[in-house]
This record gives sequence, C-alpha cells and structure tokens, in this order.
Amino acid sequence: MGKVGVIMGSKSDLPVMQDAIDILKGFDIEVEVDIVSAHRTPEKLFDYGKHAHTNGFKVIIAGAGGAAHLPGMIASLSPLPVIGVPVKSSNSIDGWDSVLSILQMPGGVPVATVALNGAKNAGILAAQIIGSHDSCVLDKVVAYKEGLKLKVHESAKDLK
Ligand SMILES: Nc1c(C(=O)O)ncn1[C@@H]1O[C@H](COP(=O)(O)O)[C@@H](O)[C@H]1O
Repeated sequence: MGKVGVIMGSKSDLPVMQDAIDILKGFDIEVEVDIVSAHRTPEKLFDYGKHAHTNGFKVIIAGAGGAAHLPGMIASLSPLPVIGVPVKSSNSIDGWDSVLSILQMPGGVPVATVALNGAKNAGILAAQIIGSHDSCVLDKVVAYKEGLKLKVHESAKDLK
C-alpha cells in the first residue's frame, strides 16, 4: 500500500497536524510523522525530500506556519504528490503568511494546498490518492463519504 509521511516545521504544529494523522490511522494507512524544517534543518529537509519515494512513501503531507517554505521545498525535491497544510502559528499575520507561501507555488512545482489548519482534509486527500490504486482504502473512503451523507440527513431530520 505504501505509507504517508506527515511532516511539520515545528512540534508546535502538532495540535493542527494531528487531525491528518488521526484520519489516516482511521483508514488503516501507515503514517510516519516527523519534524522537518526548511529553515532550521535544511540538510534533513534535503535528505527527506530526495529519498521519500525510495523510502516507501506514496504521499507527503507537509504543514508549516509563518514563512512556510517546507511544503514547497519538499515538492521541489520529491516526485511524490505533496499536500500542503498552512498552519496558523502564534505570531502569524492571521494565517495569511502561511496560506500564501504554500499556495502560490511557481509553475511546474505543485503543492495541493488545503485550507488554513485544514489537516483533516489533507488526510482525506492523501487517503483518496492511496485509494486510487488500493481497493481496500477506496472502499473505506466510499464508506466515509456515505457516513458524511447520513450525518447530514440525520441533522435535517432533527429540524422536522
Ligand atoms: N515555516 C516553518 C518552517 C519551514 O518552512 O521550514 N520551519 C518552521 N516553520 C514554522 O515556524 C512556526 C513557529 O515555530 P516554533 O513554534 O518552533 O517557533 C511553526 O508554525 C513552524 O511550522
């Protein structure tokens, strides 16, 4: 099946990134979590990005706040799909700093950017990518979506 790498610029991002980890574990997808910072650990970033695809990863979810260069730099080094999670860190300019630095990638180096603090959707998107070639995971994604539909129908019933 292959595993998903969940990396973040600082341990302070973990409360946000935990949503991605929880979703992936719920789909029984193997997750490996690490702290990698483009600014503070550039050698580790280079090594991670260069070797992720030969180390068994299929998708990388990268979250960072502020001047969030981590997802884009990983995308520049790796042939794997990279999902970027803009994190609203404590000194942020309302989160816009990380949103724009992850979203506005130059042509040729895509990062699939989710909403601010949107790690849950990053986890679901990674599961969908894995599910595109793994029928067990695909079945779980279908069941998850069915669950969403049922919840809406149930909540609508409450209004009647
Ligand atoms: N944006 C980056 C990168 C990077 O892009 O490589 N490394 C750390 N950071 C971010 O700095 C914020 C504050 O980090 P600290 O809480 O450690 O001071 C975090 O949101 C982290 O993602």
